[in-house]
Amino acid sequence: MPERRGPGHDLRLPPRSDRRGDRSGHPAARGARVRQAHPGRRGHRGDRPGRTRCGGRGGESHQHAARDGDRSGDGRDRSRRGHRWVVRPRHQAGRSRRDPLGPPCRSGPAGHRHGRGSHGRGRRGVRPRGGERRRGGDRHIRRSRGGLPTGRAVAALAGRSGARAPLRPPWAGERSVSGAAAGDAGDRGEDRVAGDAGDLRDRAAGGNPLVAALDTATRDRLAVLAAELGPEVGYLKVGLEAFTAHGGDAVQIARAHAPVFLDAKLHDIPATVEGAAAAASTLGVSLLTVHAGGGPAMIAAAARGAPDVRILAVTVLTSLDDDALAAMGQPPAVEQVPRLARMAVEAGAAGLVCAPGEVAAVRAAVGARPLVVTPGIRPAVPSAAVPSAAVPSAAESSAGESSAGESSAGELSAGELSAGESVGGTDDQARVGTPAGAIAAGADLLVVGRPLTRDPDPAAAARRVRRECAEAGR
Ligand SMILES: O=C(O)c1cc(=O)[nH]c(=O)n1[C@@H]1O[C@H](COP(=O)(O)O)[C@@H](O)[C@H]1O
Repeated sequence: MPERRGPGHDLRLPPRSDRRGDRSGHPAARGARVRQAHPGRRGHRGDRPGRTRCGGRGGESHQHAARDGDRSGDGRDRSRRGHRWVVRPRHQAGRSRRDPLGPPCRSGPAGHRHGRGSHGRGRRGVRPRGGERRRGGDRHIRRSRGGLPTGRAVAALAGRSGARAPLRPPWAGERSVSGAAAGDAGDRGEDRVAGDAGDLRDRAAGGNPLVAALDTATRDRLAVLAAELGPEVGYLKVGLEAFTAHGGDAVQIARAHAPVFLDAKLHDIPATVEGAAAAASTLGVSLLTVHAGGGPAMIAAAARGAPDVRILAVTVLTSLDDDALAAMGQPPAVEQVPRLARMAVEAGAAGLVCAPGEVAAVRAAVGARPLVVTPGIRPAVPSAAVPSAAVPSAAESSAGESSAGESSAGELSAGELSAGESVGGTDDQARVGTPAGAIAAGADLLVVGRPLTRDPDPAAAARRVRRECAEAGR
């Protein structure tokens, strides 16, 4: 093992296979600092889980919990021969998970922002994966209830680094307590563990079950839709179109108006998904989708990569009908969705995405705690153009019980809806339902895209959907 000696302490590189974030064997390691912990060193907290310590200058010892960038997928590997290998991947340099836009520290080594003297107490709040979770990380940065730095702390950060202060999304300060906590619930791991399910659900969406899908690749359109719909919904969803076109900027545009649900639908090998999830978490998103079809190891990797983001597993796309599934050699949705949901939750998903007609079956399969999110929503908007037989009233919808193998009263077949001149029809969605039907079946969040974005007045359309939800109790 190669060994270098720094002033007064050892500094070793681990075997190549142990380097966190070094999948290929070398390049990522250049962006990472690997240090040996010094449990015996005075004042060192290496033996205290949940704490990190960093000195201010190169050559001082640094201990960090290995987490993002750890592609070994084996947390037990962290301690070898009495040493802790500690890595900070390059993509995290200068960023704090709790303060994703935070500026890098100037005096310390890359990747360390602590705002203290070089020998002072190191940055706190970086949690070891799988280890004890601490409340109040980065305590030296005052934070609002919403988990964002307070105005004073923002100013202090800006002054300290000379960097641009992080933008404080208006929704964080302007909403009611529950609204402010919307971002909070997605950002604070403790809440996922501590709160009961109902409490968590309400805070997660600020009491608002509506998610507006901002499906556009046009930046200006994205900004307009985000501004119009942000105040009307619990989350703004940034999907593949906007994210592919504008990356993290799309998230920040949306985040200025509401908590963000990043619908990346990750589906890859576990190491890749873990890295992508870690990268997404630095953007300040609250929810992140992965495909349940990636399997338990991939879902676990996503949860590991982004422990402060709630991972939603997409069971079977709502655009697929049973014929399409059969063509792929797969069983009907009603058979596979509850099974995938259970697997995903056991693997670490915080929630599931399924069609409205499967909500009740998923709820029965996973219990009350996980979030159940449903796209494929087509409002039962009162309209003379829509035959009443094709679109049940909200009251009829909410009365229905949905279970695997049978349609809920609120579930509409694509044929029924497209036969009438519905508001937008079902487009490419195959398994659809009404807002009230989905809520009555137990959904926490309803994802609605085109019925809102195609409306000449998206905010008014969102209010109409909310009224339908309210009829079913939300
Ligand atoms: O993960 C999703 O959000 C999702 C899963 C799924 O199975 N079906 C589905 O439609 N979606 C998303 O939900 C939104 C639905 O949009 P509309 O059909 O326009 O309401 C789109 O942004 C889809 O990407």
